[in-house]
Amino acid sequence: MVFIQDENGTNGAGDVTTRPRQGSRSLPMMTDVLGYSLNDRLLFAVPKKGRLHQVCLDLLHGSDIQFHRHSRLDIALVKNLPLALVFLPAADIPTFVGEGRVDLGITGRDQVAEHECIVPPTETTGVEELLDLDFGKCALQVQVPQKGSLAKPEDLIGKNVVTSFTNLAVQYFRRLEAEQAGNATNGDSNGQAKLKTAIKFVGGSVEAACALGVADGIVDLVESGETMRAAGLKAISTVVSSSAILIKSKHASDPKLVELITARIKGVITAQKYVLCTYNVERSKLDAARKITPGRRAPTVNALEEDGWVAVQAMVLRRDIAIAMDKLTEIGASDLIVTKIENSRTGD
Ligand SMILES: Nc1ncnc2c1ncn2[C@@H]1O[C@H](COP(=O)(O)OP(=O)(O)OP(=O)(O)O)[C@@H](O)[C@H]1O
Ligand SMILES: O=P(O)(O)OC[C@H]1O[C@H](OP(=O)(O)OP(=O)(O)O)[C@H](O)[C@@H]1O
Repeated sequence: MVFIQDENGTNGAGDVTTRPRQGSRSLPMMTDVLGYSLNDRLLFAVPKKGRLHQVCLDLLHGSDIQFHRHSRLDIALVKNLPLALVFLPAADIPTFVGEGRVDLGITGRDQVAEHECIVPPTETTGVEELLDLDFGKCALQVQVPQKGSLAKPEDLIGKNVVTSFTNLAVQYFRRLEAEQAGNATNGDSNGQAKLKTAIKFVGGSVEAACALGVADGIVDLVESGETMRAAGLKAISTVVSSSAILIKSKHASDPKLVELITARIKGVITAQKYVLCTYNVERSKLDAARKITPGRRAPTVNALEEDGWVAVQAMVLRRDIAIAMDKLTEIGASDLIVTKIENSRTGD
C-alpha cells in the first residue's frame, strides 16, 4: 500500500483505484484520499533511500518545492505547486517513469541503463534525460581480487560474477564472449549462444562476494574506490559511467510545469557549480584579468572612484576558483571576494 498525505501534513491511507489521468493517458491512479486527488498533479519520483536520497531532498529544498513527508508515507503533496512527490527505490524509478506512470524522476544513469537492457525504449515508452545533475558520480566496474591470476575481463569468462546490476553484467559478458568467439554482436540476447559466465544477483555488499567465495569477480559501483580497496579488489574495466539525472516520461502530463521544475533544478545545480568572484584591478590589467575570469558570458566591469582602477565581477567554476585567485593576485588584483551563489538562472 502506498500512503498519501495532505498539504497540512495529515496522514491518510491511499486507496489504489483506476482513473484516467488528465491528458492522453489512462492510468491506474491513487486518488480521492482525504478529499485530495492526484489526477491534477504532476508526479515526481525521488529516491526514497540510499546515496541519492538526501542530495535530492536538498535539491528540492533549493528549488522551493515545499512539502512535508511523514516518515511512513511514500507520497507527499507539494504545498506550493500542483506536484506530488513519490518516494521510490532509485532502481525502480526508470520503470515508473518509462511506463508513463510517473511524469518526472531523479535516479542514476546506471539505473536507467540497467532498465533499458531488458526494456529498450520505444517511440512512446522509456525515459528522456532532461538534466545531468552533477552529483552521484560513480562508475560501474568489473572488479577482481588484487591478488590472483585474473587481470582482464576476458579472464572471468566461464567464471562466477556477482552484481546488483545483472542485466548490464549479462549484456557486458555476452558481448565479451561473442568477441572472444570472433563473433562480435551488439549484445542482443536473441539467438545468442548460452552465456558461459554465471551472473548472480545480490542486493548489496557486493564487494564481500569474492572474499566469501561466492564470486571470482564482481560488477559494482565505485566512487572514491575506498570500498574496493578495503575489500582487496581492483577494477579492470568500466561497464557504465554514471551520475544522477533528471528524467521525464514521454507522456509527461504538464509540459509547462516540467519546464518550470527543470529550470529551477538547473538553477540550483548551476549555483552549486559556480561561485561569484569580485575584485579590483588596474584598468591596464583588465585584459589579463578577463582571461582569468571570463565569466559565463562576460565579466561585469564597473569604474571605481579611484582613477585607473575597475571593479570586476564574474561567475567562476568552484573547482577553478583557487587557481583563478592565485593568478589574479599575480597580476596585482586586490580586494578579492568569493561569494557562494544561492540560486541562479543562466539562460542556457
Ligand atoms: N558510492 C557511490 N557514489 C556515488 N553514487 C553512488 C554510489 N553508490 C551508488 N550511487 C548512485 O546512487 C544510486 C543508488 O544507489 P544506492 O546503493 O544508494 O541505492 P539503494 O540500493 O536504493 O540504497 P541502499 O544501498 O541504501 O539500499 C546508484 O544507482 C548510483 O547511481
Ligand atoms: O568507491 P566508494 O566511494 O567506496 O563507493 C562504492 C560503494 O558504494 C556503493 O555501496 P553503498 O555504500 O551505497 O552500499 P551497498 O553496498 O549496500 O550498496 C557501492 O555498491 C560500493 O560498495
